[in-house]
Amino acid sequence: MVLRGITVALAAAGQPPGAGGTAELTPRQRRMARRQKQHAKQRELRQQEQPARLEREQAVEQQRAAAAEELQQLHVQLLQQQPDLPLNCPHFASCSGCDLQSGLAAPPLLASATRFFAERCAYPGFRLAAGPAQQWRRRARLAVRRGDDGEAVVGLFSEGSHDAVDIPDCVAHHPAINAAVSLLREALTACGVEPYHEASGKGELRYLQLTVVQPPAPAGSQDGGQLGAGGAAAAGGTAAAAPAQVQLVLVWNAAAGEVGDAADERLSALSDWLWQRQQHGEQQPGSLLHSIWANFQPAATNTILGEEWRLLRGAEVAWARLGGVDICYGPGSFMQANFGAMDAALAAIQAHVPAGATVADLHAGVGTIGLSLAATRAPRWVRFVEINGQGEPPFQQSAERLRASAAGAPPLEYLVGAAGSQPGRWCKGAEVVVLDPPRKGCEPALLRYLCSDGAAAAGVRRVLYLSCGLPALQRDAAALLDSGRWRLAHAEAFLFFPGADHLETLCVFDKIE
Ligand SMILES: C[S@@+](CC[C@H](N)C(=O)[O-])C[C@H]1O[C@@H](n2cnc3c(N)ncnc32)[C@H](O)[C@@H]1O
Repeated sequence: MVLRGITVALAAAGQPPGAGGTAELTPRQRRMARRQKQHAKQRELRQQEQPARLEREQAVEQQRAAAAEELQQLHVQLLQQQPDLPLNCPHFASCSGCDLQSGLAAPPLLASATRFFAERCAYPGFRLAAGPAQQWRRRARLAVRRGDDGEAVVGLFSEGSHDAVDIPDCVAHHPAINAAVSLLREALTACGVEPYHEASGKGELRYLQLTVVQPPAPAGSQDGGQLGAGGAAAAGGTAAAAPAQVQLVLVWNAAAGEVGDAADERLSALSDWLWQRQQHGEQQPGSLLHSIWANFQPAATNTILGEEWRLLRGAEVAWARLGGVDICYGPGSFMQANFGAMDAALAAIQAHVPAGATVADLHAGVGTIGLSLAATRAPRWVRFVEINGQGEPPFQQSAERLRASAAGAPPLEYLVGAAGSQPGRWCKGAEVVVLDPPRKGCEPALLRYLCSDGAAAAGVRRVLYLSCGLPALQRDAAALLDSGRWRLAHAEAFLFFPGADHLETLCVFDKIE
């Protein structure tokens, strides 16, 4: 339209377009002509630049492809260096629980981590310690769903869906977990319990949480169970003859106060049935279940556990022997699923804490890391900080047991708060600071504090960072190193989830004096 308007104006003046007749144009037409000229110039420039831009884009793409190729080559090298660790699980094709079928001791992430530590942190000695690939899982959360045939399906979701698949022979599970699931399937039919139906949101039983407990409890304890990383070895030899037990949580599709008589009856009937039928069998005397809990989750969300709990049968707490100390857990406590790998990580952490140091454990949970240091490194004191107050009651029981032990305990202080809320207070006087944050890494305020003069003034000399999320660790480690106040003294990884492309990474940062 614009072009046509200008052409008409020039033609009316008796001049061909472009013959210098702009004097006769209206101001609006002159503006339009100027704009048109500018656009033409820009188009021309763009066309001239296009080859250069394409070249730049190609170069970036080539660099990216070369880096990916290098990473792949490094991965192949690492696969050759690491022991061959196959999964051998009959459910691999249908279940989403594992990413890898072979080469479990060198997941692809190991190549990224190795490159990061070598190139970004000038630390070429990064290694992964792998444990067994089978029977390592001592805590499992499984969906209970009504299958197409109306029967219960108890397992994990298939890749990218909410369709649960049965995994009765899962090789990652401790055998006691598979035994408890098999018993529960019988119980569901016998008691007429309705599995949860994903589409309608109806049904009673949504999920199970199963945690392996190794009895018996140490002499004199009233709790009735000890979870153990290595069975007899981890439990100081006392648990050699006892078969493992399971702390079973039934996640019920209702609020605790709204269960209703009929459903309440079925919940009782289910726990009674399970409790009566739980014998291991003639080959292995003793009972399979340590305790049965109900957890109430009425919300139709992906969050597995609700807020409300009810103990239906058995002992309230269980104990684990981890890192040389008894750790008390409730059913809602955070705990690592792979006790063997956690034990290895705790041993490495202990090796990097000088005897007699003062310690702040800033993502303490029930206090596993700090208590393990309290039991083995004779610290002058240990301060525990945790955002979720539910960690404190089990922590206090563990602390009490440690104080009552022959070795005794140093002063132990448990504070509830966010690690980044008052880092100066949490770290004051602590020579060693332990960070074990969730996958998203450290809070920015905590990192800023550690990268400032404040941390040095507070007396922090060493930071131990146990990470379950490599991208966040890379970001946080880069910030610490770039601050010019810290150097990476050590880094190693542990295989907490054999079969997954996952690493648990321990970094030791030392203050540059
Ligand atoms: C990976 S778990 C580690 C727990 C404990 N160290 C253990 O080994 O059992 C991370 C813990 O950090 C806690 N947490 C998450 N965000 C936090 C924050 N901003 N400040 C302090 N603790 C936090 C979580 O509640 C959880 O207990």
